[in-house]
Amino acid sequence: MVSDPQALQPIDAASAGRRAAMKALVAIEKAGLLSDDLFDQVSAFASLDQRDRAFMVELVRGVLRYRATLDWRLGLLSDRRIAKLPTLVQAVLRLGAYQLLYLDRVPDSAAVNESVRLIKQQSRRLGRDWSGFVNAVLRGLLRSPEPAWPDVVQDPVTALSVRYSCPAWMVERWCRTWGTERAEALCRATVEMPPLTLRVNRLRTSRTAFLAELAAANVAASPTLISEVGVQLARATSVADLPGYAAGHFYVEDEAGQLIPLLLDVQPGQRVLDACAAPGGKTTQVAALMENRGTIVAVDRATARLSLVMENCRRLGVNIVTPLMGDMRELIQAETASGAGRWAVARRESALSVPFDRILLDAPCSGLGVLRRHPDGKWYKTPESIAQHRLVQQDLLAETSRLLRPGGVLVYSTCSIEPEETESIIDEFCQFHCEFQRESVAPWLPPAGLPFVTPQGDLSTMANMNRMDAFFAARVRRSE
Ligand SMILES: C[S@@+](CC[C@H](N)C(=O)[O-])C[C@H]1O[C@@H](n2cnc3c(N)ncnc32)[C@H](O)[C@@H]1O
Repeated sequence: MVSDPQALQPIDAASAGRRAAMKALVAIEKAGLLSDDLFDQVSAFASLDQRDRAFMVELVRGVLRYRATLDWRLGLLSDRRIAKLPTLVQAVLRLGAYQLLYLDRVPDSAAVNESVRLIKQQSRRLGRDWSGFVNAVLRGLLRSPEPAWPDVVQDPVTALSVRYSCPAWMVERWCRTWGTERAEALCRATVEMPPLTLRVNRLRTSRTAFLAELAAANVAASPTLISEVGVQLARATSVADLPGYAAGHFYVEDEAGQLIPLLLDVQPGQRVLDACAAPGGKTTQVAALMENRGTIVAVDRATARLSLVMENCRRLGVNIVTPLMGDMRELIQAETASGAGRWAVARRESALSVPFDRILLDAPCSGLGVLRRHPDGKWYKTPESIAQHRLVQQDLLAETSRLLRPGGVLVYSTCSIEPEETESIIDEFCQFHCEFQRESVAPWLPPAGLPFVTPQGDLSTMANMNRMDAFFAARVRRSE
């Protein structure tokens, strides 16, 4: 595991990063989620420099990605159940094990010694010294050969859960829905590092020109195979330092996400509603497809996230977006109530009062299709959260569809492929709203996207987990 000793130097010295990672893991465990600003808060509190912060983030995300696997390996060497240990001890053991098993550039001795030192410093807080225990378990891990994985045929749920670090309920659900082989592909995807993918902003440049700009700056990149406006970088890097960032030449977005706006078939001059818009990835792509002509009303209920939409619009040169803050359902109900009153004719036109040619409903969802980007989600999402999201999705679809003009098109999308949040939402919607017909998305995809069209005519990128996130999208049209 030991590589170039010079490269190791800064990491060996990174005890501040380890300590901050321990604190972050304990905070996540307490809160039950990784909040957007946790890394900022912890690094400000610990006065971390850039390098230590990056190390902390890598450690925390790594532990979250591999938590079940780490616990299984540690559990084989401990006489106590890992889940029953004090949270601080769990955090330090997982951090140590993650460095030993997955971080080649950290010397084994540093991983063990720093973990022992870290837990010793917590003795007063814990009411006892756990350093002997941590030392014994981590040294055991270092000495013991890799154990045989549990057998997939005999017990697929345990086997996939341990091997790909997924909660048992999720594995059980995927095995039941898709069968063991596809469930394994889904589980494997959660431990893969996603590529860094950019969408070229066609309002400012072309993909060919942008690739040349990257090449001139010695940034290795290649065109994406399915999206015709995507670029994949060979290595992760700080996005703001890439050429063309300030000039708005690109937006960071997975290839699957780049396919969704195409399904709207927008035209310059149209009136479009983006019902759940923040942070604006799809809004800004729709604007580019409209050649920055027409109107997009971008709604989101989160104020801070809605300001991101406008920030992104500014950077990318999009100037046809009207932001509207609020819960889409309440906004529509208020609109309908005011429209039904006796002063309706005289009332002031609102952003929602004229029907839309196109509506995008990129609905809030369980996000189980993007766990490789948000590994913390493996541990705080529950089966109940899928059911809760379904109710909101049904409501949002029923409400927003009322704003579509006859002959208009609505695209419903999620970054989840769970049937309850995807095709069954559309099946049920079409069943109870016979003025809407489901249409195939095939005509609007680039040729390389056609293999991802389902028998119902929807888009599902699950079959290609290795390169793209798992997204779902369906298209419905309102009768003339
Ligand atoms: C999947 S994200 C949208 C991503 C966005 N379309 C993009 O491509 O960048 C879902 C968004 O819906 C917003 N949201 C959730 N429930 C909402 C509601 N009832 N009304 C309006 N926005 C909502 C969330 O704040 C979140 O920003």
